[in-house]
Amino acid sequence: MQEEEKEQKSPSFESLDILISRWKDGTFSEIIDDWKWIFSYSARYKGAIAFYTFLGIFSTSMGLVSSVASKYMIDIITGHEMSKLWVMVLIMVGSSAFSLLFSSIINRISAKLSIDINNDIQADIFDKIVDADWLSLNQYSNGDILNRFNGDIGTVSSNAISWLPTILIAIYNFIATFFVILHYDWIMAVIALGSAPFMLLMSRFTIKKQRDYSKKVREMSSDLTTFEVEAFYNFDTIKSFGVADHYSKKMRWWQRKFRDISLKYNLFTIKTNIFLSILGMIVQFTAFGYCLFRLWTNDITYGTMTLFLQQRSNLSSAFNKVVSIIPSFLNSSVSAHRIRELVELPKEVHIPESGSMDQYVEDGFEISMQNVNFSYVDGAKVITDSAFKASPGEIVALVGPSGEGKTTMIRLILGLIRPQEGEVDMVAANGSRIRMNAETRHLFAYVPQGNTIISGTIAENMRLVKEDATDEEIVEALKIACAWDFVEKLPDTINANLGERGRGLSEGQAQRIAIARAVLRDAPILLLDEATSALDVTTERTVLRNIVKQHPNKTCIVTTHRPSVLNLCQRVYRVMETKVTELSEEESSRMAMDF
Ligand SMILES: Nc1ncnc2c1ncn2[C@@H]1O[C@H](COP(=O)(O)OP(=O)(O)OP(=O)(O)O)[C@@H](O)[C@H]1O
Repeated sequence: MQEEEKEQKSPSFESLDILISRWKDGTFSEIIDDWKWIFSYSARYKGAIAFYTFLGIFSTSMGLVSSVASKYMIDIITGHEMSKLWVMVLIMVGSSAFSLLFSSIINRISAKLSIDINNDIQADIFDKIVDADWLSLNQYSNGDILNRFNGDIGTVSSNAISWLPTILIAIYNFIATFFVILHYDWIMAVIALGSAPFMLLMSRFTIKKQRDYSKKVREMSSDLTTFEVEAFYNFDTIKSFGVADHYSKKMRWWQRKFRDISLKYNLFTIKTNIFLSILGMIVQFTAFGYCLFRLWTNDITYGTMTLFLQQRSNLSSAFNKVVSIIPSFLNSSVSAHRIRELVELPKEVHIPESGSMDQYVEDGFEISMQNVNFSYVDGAKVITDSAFKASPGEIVALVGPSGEGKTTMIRLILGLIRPQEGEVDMVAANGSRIRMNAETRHLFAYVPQGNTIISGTIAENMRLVKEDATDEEIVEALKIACAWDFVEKLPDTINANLGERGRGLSEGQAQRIAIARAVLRDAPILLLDEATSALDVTTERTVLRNIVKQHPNKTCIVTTHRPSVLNLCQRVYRVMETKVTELSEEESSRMAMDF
């Protein structure tokens, strides 16, 4: 009990304070969980980590052997014992060469392990993000996700492997060096340890500063990446509104913020270094003075003096390493926590029985919604008590004012979001039904709003949804989407290169390629969300007619603001004031006439 009290009263340092305060407020267990998570990755490489540690300890030992050997060599030379000289030279050169070889192997192994673990975590996280629940993931900005994906994973992977070996090697180095010095002279060992208490006190400030700094930088880089992603993504808008100046200023504002924080930290580092250097110099001169005195009194040889001085600096660098492990331990846990937030997002719902629906593809599927209530955020209903139906062979339209919930309906049908109440089902010709989920999505072809063309050739864009599609199939799909007319005229036809977001194509052309891609997928259900908005009326109607002709049992659901499409539709639903209402034939023909 007394022992415990003594321990608590002994001078603590910041990292310990952080750990204790976290223990008290319950976040200590979070740090443990974060590190357990990191170890779940490092554990895959435990053999390599053990080898790495062994090599490190061996190489440190070789370094010590080499220093002791150099002491004897100096003594041999100053004592003119030429006969022993060659043995000592051999030992010294041999152990130095071993030490160099091992440290190079360690360097190589640690680089390889760090890359492997980085790749492992990134690949896992990528899969988890792709399989995360849409609504939960929607709360994170792209910049924030990118930052966690690159920055935080980098921090974790660089420490995940090295943390344990580094601390073991440093502790071994520290103890071994201390005992080598102690073996020759205990006073020298005490002098060599002289700076340790000051270093411990210093760490109280440095660790806190470093933590604050890295926390600030990490938050800032998440915001900055979001700003950059948005700026580069909306380049045209920025230019056309003539707000490039505003963005330039904002960019510079970010740079200044980074500069201020970096320089503030830099000043702190300089001050710390000055203090530590003076401390180091005091210890060094004391050790040097003591060595000279012992040499003067003939108590030690030149060789012992060299060994002392060399090992003294080795001891303080080993000590520094042990102390500096703690902040990187804490930093890694902060990063691991940020990554785990993404990993632990709820997963999408997968209903394995959905596979049984594949056998009914030929006859098509009915989409059926009953008593659906949905809101993105509590208390703000987007869809209330609504029903909807689309049968095979039908084109069904969702119309209504902007922002009333048409895209939300599409997301519900795709099973990207799930209603808080009610059912959204897929019904086969034999009556079997299944709730929409991630596993039913392969039965859909979806053309979302906006430009979805990726950089690469037209064929690559098309094969995104059907890897083994032949050139003929691609051309056929392009014909159905009325895109072949212009693709045919391109110098490389389907192998023509497109820039990011279809740079090089008009908006209407990009839309037709996106529709062709959905056609190529040849899924029984086709969802077009404002996918024909940039087409002229004649092309729009031709595209829709072609699609129905291609597969008579296809279920097509289109959202549109264009009444011209409506007289091609068998059913029209209006989404307005949170209600989805089926329009009578009269109402929809009246609406169609509006054009
Ligand atoms: N990710 C989201 N998180 C929270 N609310 C959302 C989200 N997406 C849409 N909403 C809200 O849901 C409502 C319906 O949006 P939705 O995109 O479905 O409308 P829409 O009818 O497709 O509009 P438009 O015709 O302009 O495309 C809007 O009030 C919108 O603010």
